Amino acid sequence: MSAPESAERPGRSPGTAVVIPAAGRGVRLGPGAPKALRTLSGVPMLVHAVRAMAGSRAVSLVVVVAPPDGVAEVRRLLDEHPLPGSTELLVVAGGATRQESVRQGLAALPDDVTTVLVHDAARPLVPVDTVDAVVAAVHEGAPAVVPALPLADTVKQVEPRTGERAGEPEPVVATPDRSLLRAVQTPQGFDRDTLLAAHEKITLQGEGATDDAGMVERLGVEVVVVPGHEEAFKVTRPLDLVLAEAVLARRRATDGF
Ligand SMILES: Nc1ccn([C@@H]2O[C@H](COP(=O)(O)OP(=O)(O)OP(=O)(O)O)[C@@H](O)[C@H]2O)c(=O)n1
Ligand SMILES: C[C@](O)(CO)[C@H](O)COP(=O)(O)O
Repeated sequence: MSAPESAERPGRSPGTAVVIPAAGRGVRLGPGAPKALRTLSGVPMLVHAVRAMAGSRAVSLVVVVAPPDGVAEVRRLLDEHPLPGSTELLVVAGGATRQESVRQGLAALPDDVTTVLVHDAARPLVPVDTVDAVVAAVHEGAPAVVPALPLADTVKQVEPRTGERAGEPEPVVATPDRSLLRAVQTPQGFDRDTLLAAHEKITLQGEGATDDAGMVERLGVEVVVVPGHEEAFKVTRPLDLVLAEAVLARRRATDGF
């Protein structure tokens, strides 16, 4: 018998899967284990991210994309931290770029999947409400959905100094209107066929895209934004680990976990 659907959350459906690219090294975080395997409050970052996705009742399958030489280790780690409920978990080998890793994850999806979320392992603390908002927007008909936040800083476009001129002050060439800009997070949600088309067609043009929605934009398909969340930040640099531990400590104090 299927679980009853709540009024607030989309119901678990066989058609919604998540691909979690987790094959990066985490160079900006500094020396150590691959970023997704580093721990936050004693639990690997990847496990936090998988739990966050499986916490959405809409998600029935999570495909983790592991470093090519780390598939067995990632499988073992995930087996040591079993998920409550019935979410299925696959682990596949990733590639040299995020784009390639996502592509490997997409290749592992069963035929009955119609909605695909792509979520960075490096965003371990995304709240389930954000996941549900993305899923709901796709289920309501948007082919591509990104969670995003307004910018806190003023942004400048510069003329980068590279090569022999690296390190010189960079001239500012423009100050974009901040009210028109958004900082984009994950999970990004897609109609499966749209995302597959983007990965098939845009890949031919090179590996330059830094997010999946950017590839869909290049197809000429509309991408829409839903509100993101401060706690969905990406663990990129060492200070982000401090922030992540603080968020977890606050959750333990207020929610008991
Ligand atoms: N070849 C790659 C590169 C990145 N990723 C994943 O893409 C997500 C976002 O990338 P980022 O935060 O840039 O991670 P890294 O590439 O690991 O970081 P860095 O650029 O500092 O090395 C991460 O979950 C990362 O594991 C991946 O699956 N395969
Ligand atoms: C996908 C992403 O997290 C959206 O903000 C971001 O583009 C990943 O970029 P990174 O340089 O690979 O961390």
